[in-house]
Amino acid sequence: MNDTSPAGGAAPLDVAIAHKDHRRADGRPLRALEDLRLALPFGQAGAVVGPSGCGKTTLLRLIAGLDRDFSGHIHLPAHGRLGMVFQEPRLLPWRSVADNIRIAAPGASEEEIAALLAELSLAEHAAHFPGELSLGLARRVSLARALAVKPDLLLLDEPFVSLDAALARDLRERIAALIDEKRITTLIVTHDIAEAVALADRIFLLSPRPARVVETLEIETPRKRMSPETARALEARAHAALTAAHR
Ligand SMILES: Nc1ncnc2c1ncn2[C@@H]1O[C@H](COP(=O)(O)OP(=O)(O)OP(=O)(O)O)[C@@H](O)[C@H]1O
Repeated sequence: MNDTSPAGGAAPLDVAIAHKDHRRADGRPLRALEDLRLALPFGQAGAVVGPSGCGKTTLLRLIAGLDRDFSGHIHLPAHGRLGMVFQEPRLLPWRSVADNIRIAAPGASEEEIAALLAELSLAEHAAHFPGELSLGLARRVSLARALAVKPDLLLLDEPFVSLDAALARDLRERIAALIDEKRITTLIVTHDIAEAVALADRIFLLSPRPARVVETLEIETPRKRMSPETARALEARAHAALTAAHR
């Protein structure tokens, strides 16, 4: 039994999954998530961090409503409108950058689309086709497309994976600025503790599979306001909690 519904108003993202099973090739169940609870206040950024294969993508797919076969409940912020950035940008290859955004967000005006393209330094690529873009640019287009729907919840699945260090940093700074400016409730899935510390107001540390939240770190001075010492201390604490959960 499950319940995935928008909660309305300035409601938090509220997730309580009793269990989620996949099916193995031989038909036996594979428990991916068990007693996983997390709450993210409206307008905040949360990062879900956990070891490889623990169930992070499974969790994101449940929250996105792409998989409804689970036991528990998921209450989405406000009207439950979602913007999602997948690991693979999934742009329509035969449509321009601007058209990819128009198609995903038919309610967005041309001015709004132009503003988003400018905000993500994509204006000069508006007429390009996805095949002409580097992975870093394609991720930015995918982010613009997700923002164009004016989401109540923005979901980012490993947004920095396969980017080189400079591009990852550029994208991380852009996402941090967007979080601060737009105050969109945002959930980022990552296996990288430093990224989580650089972006989030709350970090949810997951156990190995079946995943549950072993610790939630609340960050008092998130993003640019955080000192390097605080960042290092938080990273060390997160490492320790993840290592302890492995035993
Ligand atoms: N559709 C599926 N059918 C069967 N098993 C699945 C399915 N999707 C995921 N799994 C299994 O569930 C477990 C969790 O997978 P998931 O992709 O959610 O983990 P993850 O934390 O996102 O991994 P990674 O960090 O490697 O991306 C893994 O053991 C995976 O093999």
